[in-house]
Formats: sequence, structure tokens, C-alpha cells
Amino acid sequence: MTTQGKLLEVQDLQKNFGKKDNITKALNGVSFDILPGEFLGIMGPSGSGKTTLLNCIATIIKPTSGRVLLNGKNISAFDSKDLAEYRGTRIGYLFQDFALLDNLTGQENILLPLSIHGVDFTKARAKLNELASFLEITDILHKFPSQMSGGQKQRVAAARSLISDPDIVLADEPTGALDTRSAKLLMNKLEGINRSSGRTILMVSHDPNAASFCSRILFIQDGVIFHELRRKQDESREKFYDRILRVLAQLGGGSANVL
Ligand SMILES: Nc1ncnc2c1ncn2[C@@H]1O[C@H](COP(=O)(O)OP(=O)(O)OP(=O)(O)O)[C@@H](O)[C@H]1O
Repeated sequence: MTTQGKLLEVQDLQKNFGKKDNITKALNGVSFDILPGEFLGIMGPSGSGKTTLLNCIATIIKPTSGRVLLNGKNISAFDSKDLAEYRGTRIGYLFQDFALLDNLTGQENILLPLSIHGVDFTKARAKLNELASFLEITDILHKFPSQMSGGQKQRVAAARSLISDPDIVLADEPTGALDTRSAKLLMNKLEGINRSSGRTILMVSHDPNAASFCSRILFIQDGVIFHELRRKQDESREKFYDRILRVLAQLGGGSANVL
């Protein structure tokens, strides 16, 4: 099977939770590829398997069967050294609840992944300054999370997810805990990072507004992908948003199979 040009390949991923009489098939054969530079969204109702999918890719949980390949390499065959490198530097993770450490400042939170992986601090400082300026958090780097707004916390978390130059950023409902204005600012920043540096992003979201920033969206229901939308070249975000709403309306009506 060719892997040329593909950054991430998800092949027939299945994940069951529970035992014999009480099995939940959270993922029931999910396959898709991500090309370098894509901003891919995953949408679907609550319980459809979105977080499970992201967590299998992040190696937070192990799939029951199927494979995930990054740059053609099967991540489940990684030894502990490769796995540590993959988790620490090849992927960045952005959580809905920020997951910042309360007793560290913004700057310390952002640099934490690098101190764990022994990266050169002069380079890291230059990268920190560049990210902080772009994400508009320079003035709050010295603050602790309890002294930041939700939007500021998430932009600090975004900087942390990017500091090690990962191949892909995995974002799980990154706007879920934010007000509309902060959500829009965060999405503008993620879009900017995707477009200016070609950073690949895989984002799970319920929110059609957030998803309208993506270049492609996969819709998942009951652990399977049932539809895909691609943002057309020059298509406005508003038009793409309308198309997303139409798919979600079908989904709500339980007629996913007819799409
Ligand atoms: N650790 C677990 N043990 C048992 N069942 C689980 C576990 N984690 C998830 N599930 C089940 O797997 C299914 C998919 O869950 P998942 O969290 O992936 O959905 P989701 O689409 O991310 O939902 P939401 O949008 O509500 O976060 C659900 O039915 C959920 O109850």
C-alpha cells in the first residue's frame, strides 16, 4: 500500500470498550488519510467516537484493531523510545480544558515539553517569542493560569502544542470552553498557523463555526465516517458554514445514510 504524500493514515480503526455482554463499539472501522498542510475537522454527535479516534492517534489509548501510520510508519509498532519521541515532538495536543499546570506560569507551561525532551533553550526562546507574539500572549507569559482568561489559557495551550514543531496538532474541542469572541480569535490563530506555516491540524469539534475554519471535514456517527465536506477554493467561510449546517441537519434527522 502506498503511503507517498500522506502524513497520517488511519486504516480500519476499531475500538471496543467493555466486555462480551456489554460492548460499546466506539470506532467501527474508520479509515482516512491526512495530507501535509491540511486542516481537517471531525464532527459528529456526542458519543460518536470523536475523542476515541483522536486518543487512538495520540496513543493515549490502544485501538482494538486497525493501524495508524505517521509518515508511513506504524505507530503501534513503535518501541518505547520512538513512542516517547512521537508523543513529545511529533504530535501536539490541544485539549478542551486547556490542561495547563496551575503552579507554572504561561511561559513555563509552554516550555515544559521541551525541558522534558532536552531541547536547546536558545532556539526554544526564539520560538517562544515568535509564537507568543502571533498568539497575542506575550504580555501574560509571566502569569499563572488562574490569572488568565479562558481564551488566554487556550492560546497558551496552543503555544505549548506548537513549541516542539510537531508534524500534526491534534485538537479536541479546543473552543468548547470558550466564549464566542475568544473561540473566533483562537480559530483565526489556528487557521493562520495552518496557512502560514503549513502546520497540519486535526480538530474534533461540535461547533460548526469552529469547523468552518477547516479545509475538509469528516462526519462521524456511531463509530463510522458517513460523509465528507471539502471547502472549495475561494469558498467563503460563511458558505462553508451553511453547507456544514445542512449536513448536521440531516444528521439530527437521523438520515445520515442518505447523504
Ligand atoms: N473508557 C471508556 N469506557 C467505556 N466506554 C467508553 C469509554 N470511552 C468512551 N466510551 C464510549 O465510547 C463511545 C464514544 O465515545 P467518545 O468519547 O469517543 O465520543 P465523542 O464523539 O468524543 O463524544 P463527545 O462529543 O460527547 O465528547 C461512547 O458511547 C462512550 O460512552
